[in-house]
Amino acid sequence: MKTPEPTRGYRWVVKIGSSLLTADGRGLDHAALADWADQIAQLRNDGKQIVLVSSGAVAEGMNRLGWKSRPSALHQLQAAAAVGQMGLIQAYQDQFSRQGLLAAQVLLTHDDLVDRRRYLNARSTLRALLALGAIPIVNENDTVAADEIRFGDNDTLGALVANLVEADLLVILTDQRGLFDRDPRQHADATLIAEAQASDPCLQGYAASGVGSLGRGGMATKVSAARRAARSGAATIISAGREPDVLLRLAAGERLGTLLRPDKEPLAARKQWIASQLKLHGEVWVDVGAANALCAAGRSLLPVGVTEVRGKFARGEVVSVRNTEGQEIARGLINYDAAETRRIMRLPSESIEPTLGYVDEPELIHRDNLVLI
Ligand SMILES: Nc1ncnc2c1ncn2[C@@H]1O[C@H](COP(=O)(O)OP(=O)(O)O)[C@@H](O)[C@H]1O
Ligand SMILES: N[C@@H](CCC(=O)OP(=O)(O)O)C(=O)O
Repeated sequence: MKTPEPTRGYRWVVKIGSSLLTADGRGLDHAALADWADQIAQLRNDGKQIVLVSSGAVAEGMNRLGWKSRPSALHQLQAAAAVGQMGLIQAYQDQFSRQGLLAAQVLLTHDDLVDRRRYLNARSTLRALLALGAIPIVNENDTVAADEIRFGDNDTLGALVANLVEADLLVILTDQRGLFDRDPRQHADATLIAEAQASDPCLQGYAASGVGSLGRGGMATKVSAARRAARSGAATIISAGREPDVLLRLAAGERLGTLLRPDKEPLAARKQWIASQLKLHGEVWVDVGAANALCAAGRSLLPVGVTEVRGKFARGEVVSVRNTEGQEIARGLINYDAAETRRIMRLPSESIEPTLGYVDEPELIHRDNLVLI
């Protein structure tokens, strides 16, 4: 685990959500955007490295196109994002240039983070931008992202970027003061959660439902984002973006909003990449003994423990490992393709060679390539 007071860490990812950036659906709130840019510039001058993950492309595109309501057709959303992303990045560059800082546009799709080579490439580029003193401004590449493999909300993207740059802290700015025990829009007596462990299973229950009119994910995706960010050792703070000087006050050590702490040792970079994939090609279901061997004893997955294979996958792809109830317990890089796995499941490893005519590895998924969920 990293520094006990996460706001002291020097590398932050700051995510600004649609609900905050847009003035009640009437395009970007330029005054608010200028204020966050000033705060970020000050943090930069104080020696912090900041990556900004900013929503707002669709909302700004709708404004520029004169659309009153959010379209539901994907191609229209993508067209609006293409128009709006221009305005978004232009607005940030205008504000950062007042402070003598360069903004850099980084548009990512899910595929950029699934493919190991592209993942490493994105990582090097972000690191290079930070080393150059620029402020990377990340958004999903909405114009090309297909529906079934979209991040969709920028909370998930923010967490994956926090993993990518090994941030100390993910700050999620939104239209509420933080995570409450119930949706404060529906329940006036909801209580703010000041601090919790990111992996606390109660958190998802608090965030069960409710999204603002412009946002995509609501609190549920923010809680999941905190769990993802914790994989690389980052803490997450969910806080009100409209709170005056919110970023500067957090940096000064003031407690604002909800702090979700990482409670496990950070995963190695390669395992973070394995864990970060949102859509997997296949699943292997395992029996109780195999589930225990993985979860309690930290062992590799052997073919003998597999009871069912679902989907189509190639050797070397990431698959999901599920227990007898179908719950995902792990994921990892598999050593045999789906057809081979179907033939060797339930068999001891000595039977791989007689069954397939060859043996690559005795394990189906080696523990070095396996991440518990
Ligand atoms: N337990 C909760 N605590 C706080 N907000 C919640 C909770 N459950 C649901 N919400 C809703 O989540 C909304 C914020 O999410 P969202 O609209 O996606 O914002 P953003 O665009 O900033 O990501 C809040 O306006 C609130 O109505
Ligand atoms: N990529 C989209 C943002 C998606 C979105 O609204 O996410 P969020 O702010 O997390 O609710 C855009 O720029 O419009």
